[in-house]
Amino acid sequence: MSRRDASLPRVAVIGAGSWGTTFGKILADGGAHVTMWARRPELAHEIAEAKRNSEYLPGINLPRTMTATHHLSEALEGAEQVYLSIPSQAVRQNLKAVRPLVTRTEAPIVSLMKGVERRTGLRMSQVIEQELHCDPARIAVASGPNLALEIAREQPTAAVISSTSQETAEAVARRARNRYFRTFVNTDVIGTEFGGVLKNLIAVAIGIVDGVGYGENTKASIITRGLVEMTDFAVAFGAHPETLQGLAGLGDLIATCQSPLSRNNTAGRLLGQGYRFDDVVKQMNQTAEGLASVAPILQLAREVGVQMPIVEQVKMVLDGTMNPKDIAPHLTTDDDTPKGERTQNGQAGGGGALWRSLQRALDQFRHGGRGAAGDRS
Ligand SMILES: NC(=O)C1=CN([C@@H]2O[C@H](COP(=O)(O)OP(=O)(O)OC[C@H]3O[C@@H](n4cnc5c(N)ncnc54)[C@H](O)[C@@H]3O)[C@@H](O)[C@H]2O)C=CC1
Ligand SMILES: O=C(CO)COP(=O)(O)O
Repeated sequence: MSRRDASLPRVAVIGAGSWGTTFGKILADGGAHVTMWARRPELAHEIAEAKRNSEYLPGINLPRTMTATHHLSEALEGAEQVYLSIPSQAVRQNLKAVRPLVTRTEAPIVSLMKGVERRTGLRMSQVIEQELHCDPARIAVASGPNLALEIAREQPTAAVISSTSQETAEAVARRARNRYFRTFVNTDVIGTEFGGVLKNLIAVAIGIVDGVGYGENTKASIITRGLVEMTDFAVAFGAHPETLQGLAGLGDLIATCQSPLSRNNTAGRLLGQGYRFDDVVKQMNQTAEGLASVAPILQLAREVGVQMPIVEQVKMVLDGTMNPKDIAPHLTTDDDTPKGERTQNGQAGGGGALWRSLQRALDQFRHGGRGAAGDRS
């Protein structure tokens, strides 16, 4: 393990996969001393001794100020900020071990994850709040167009840090930035988290049509209509529509839908090429969050009456009930009535996302509530 420089602020990153390790590098290059927690002792050893993570980030040299352990207590000791980057379905169980080690500190807990819990439909910040019993103001989430390997290669990138507390968001954003990684802030945690979850589902759809062999028109149609689905859904749960047009929405949607580095996109491509769901899962040796998020997201959409035709079709392809070549930017069961472009359910009468967001703005105005600082200004 590298010797600690006592003058550097200490941070911990829980999870040493591709994103956890990349984020550790971002933090170390920004001036922190980073201790990664890896589940496997051999991975912790490679990061600590060789300054490499050859399984997840081949060819990348990690900074001297980054080390690793497979003991949670060692990773968390004295950490001023704690970053979490493990697959969403495993977060709750891991937090049970984290909890006794962070109760005596006020360190912000930052979610780097982009999934919802399958069983409960909860966002990661909600799972953290439940399991750590902590004030939501202490929790932050990071999101944006952040393909790990590009950032590990130090390609200039922007992200957004979101917390209900502006102070927490700013403290995390100040720590998580360096010459190639720029962080903006907002206070719309719902929009920021759902942006990251939902773009994965649209990226799976894009992968599917890519695998089938369809071209740019199909993909652009799905991306555009996908953004409408993302916005309708997130706004129905209280997000600000502009968050979905920012880094955590449109920005991440573009990156994930365009890049062969995306695991969600890759999983979709395999499905489009005719592989069955089980075979795709076997072939993926990294986390593709979208595959686990489809069902809970559709369940949540039903609960608030939001239609998500593209996500519905992704589910049908995953279930093997739709031929991938039939996937389209609309439901094949649509009737012939032309629909308005803005939203699928934006009809007069109050069902639409736009209407809901106007109502919320009015409510906030009436109650003197504070709006989120977007990452576009
Ligand atoms: N890789 C990327 O480009 C980005 C990933 N993310 C998000 O980061 C989160 C983590 O993803 P990645 O690091 O990419 O995944 P990964 O598949 O590269 O790594 C996951 C890590 O978690 C560990 N792990 C697996 N099951 C575990 C369990 N039950 N308990 C503890 N650890 C376990 C694995 O050993 C591995 O170290 C996901 O929510 C993903 O959506 C967000 C932005 C970018
Ligand atoms: O979230 C990501 C980029 O912002 C990574 O996407 P994948 O999980 O699909 O690789």
